[in-house]
Amino acid sequence: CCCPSSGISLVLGLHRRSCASTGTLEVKGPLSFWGGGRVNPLDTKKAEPVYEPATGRVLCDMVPCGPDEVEQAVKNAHAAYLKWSKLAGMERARVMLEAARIIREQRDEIAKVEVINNGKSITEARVDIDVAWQCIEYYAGLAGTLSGQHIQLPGGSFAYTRREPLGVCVGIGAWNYPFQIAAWKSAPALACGNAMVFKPSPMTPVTAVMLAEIYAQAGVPEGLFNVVQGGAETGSLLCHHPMVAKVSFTGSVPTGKKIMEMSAKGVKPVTLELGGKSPLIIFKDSELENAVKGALMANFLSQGEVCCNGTRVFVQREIMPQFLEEVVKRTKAIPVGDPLLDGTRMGALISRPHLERVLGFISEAKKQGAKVLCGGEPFVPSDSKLKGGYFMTPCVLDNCRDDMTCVKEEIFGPVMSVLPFDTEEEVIERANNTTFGLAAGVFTRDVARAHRVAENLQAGTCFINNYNISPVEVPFGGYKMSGFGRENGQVTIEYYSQLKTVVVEMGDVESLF
Ligand SMILES: NC(=O)C1=CN([C@@H]2O[C@H](COP(=O)(O)OP(=O)(O)OC[C@H]3O[C@@H](n4cnc5c(N)ncnc54)[C@H](O)[C@@H]3O)[C@@H](O)[C@H]2O)C=CC1
Ligand SMILES: C[N+](C)(C)CCCC(=O)O
Repeated sequence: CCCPSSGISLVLGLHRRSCASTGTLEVKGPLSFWGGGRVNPLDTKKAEPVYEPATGRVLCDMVPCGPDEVEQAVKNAHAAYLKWSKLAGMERARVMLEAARIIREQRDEIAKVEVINNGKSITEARVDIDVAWQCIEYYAGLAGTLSGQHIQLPGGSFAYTRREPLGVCVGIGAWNYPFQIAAWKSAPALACGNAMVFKPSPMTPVTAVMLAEIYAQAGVPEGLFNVVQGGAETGSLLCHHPMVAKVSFTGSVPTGKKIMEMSAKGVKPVTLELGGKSPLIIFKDSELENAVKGALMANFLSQGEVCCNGTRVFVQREIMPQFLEEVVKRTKAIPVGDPLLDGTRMGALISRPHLERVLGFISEAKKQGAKVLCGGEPFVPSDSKLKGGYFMTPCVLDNCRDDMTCVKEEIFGPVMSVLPFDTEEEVIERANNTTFGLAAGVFTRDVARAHRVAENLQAGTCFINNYNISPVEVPFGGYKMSGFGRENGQVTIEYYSQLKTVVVEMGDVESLF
């Protein structure tokens, strides 16, 4: 077998007929996890098939957790929280660093399973797993720094503040970055002394449980990080549960609104990482090759299934011909195919209905007057095992206008819409003319212009002369309907902890009565 750490597959309940390659992995073990181990589902009648996007075959079943199972997971989490929250930050850090180390060691194996369940290329999945362990390492580093403040009051009295955890936090994930999302939510939660119950997307249930096993192996108390499987029903049981203190969600705007409504009933704080329709602005003085590379990075990672993608590419009119020629040349050269091959740069979309939805956006764009410069077609790779996969060719749309559906709505596929502009003032207004505000980008050599544009763009992240890089030290989150709260960076500690003020009287009580 070519996989050095083949032992992990047995630990994780994954059975292979041969070394993990596309079309061969079998996932056998249960996918929910609490009480320190995988848990068999209660009601297998509700099982739903999970597909391997590259082949279209059924990879495994996902059995949703019902009320009793959610109850058990939350209770386990609460018991673990009581122990974990009493540890010093440095003690929690040590366990988290061990978890990060194990992920690093098993990185290639986890990346493979992620590819098989999600469809993205192995090159990208390896980066995703690296970002996951870096995130856990980063918050391990912050765990020991959590502290309060001492405030002197009159007469020798004083107050101090304690940064305390919230309790049981719920994480609800999307299917585009399954393992990374679980790490982005659990790392700050655990660093602050909370426990977590995580629900992955029903389409990508396979890797979250690997993270649960790794945390357990690293030595967290039993029940600290739990995985419950399921869709909307299971998610809503979690949001309504009275023992849940906080909900952190990644997904679509309509579901985000529901999460907020449900959490409001229990006055629970929420973090919402929602969709986007982000602008990327390319000025005529840009270094063109970098701008073109930036546009590809802004549109084609994970088959375009990325919330912060810069899908509205505004190009200053004077350089439009050169830009289009170069961007089309490079887009046509993207190798689409078997996502487990090192040479592949674009894999399969998440599901057949999603592929059809994305192709539907392209048909609609054509009807509304857009011109397809390349791609936008279903793609059938020559390898026979990939015939049933959900592939398409990456697409560049020209002749776009701001009022077209492809320019207004989140497509969540490899579709770039290119729009000409003339002036800085005009492009800022058009870029901001959306209900979303997750990210934005600007390419220019003019330093003053770059910062002025970044200041005026309504977005949670503005990239200057690059796009879609997201180091874990840097806060990530949205403006407007792209959500609120942040993930990554120091600030996220605020979203997973609360401040207690302790007021100490050193003299006598001066009563007004
Ligand atoms: N911002 C982002 O990163 C993402 C945006 N999307 C957008 O959303 C579209 C639909 O994708 P979906 O996976 O269906 O997104 P979704 O927002 O419906 O689902 C995301 C997560 O929320 C859970 N969920 C759904 N309904 C729920 C409810 N009522 N209560 C609690 N949890 C609930 C799902 O099971 C999943 O784990 C995509 O085509 C894309 O446009 C999807 C995934 C990620
Ligand atoms: C890793 N990055 C920045 C490309 C995307 C992360 C946000 C998402 O979940 O879509």
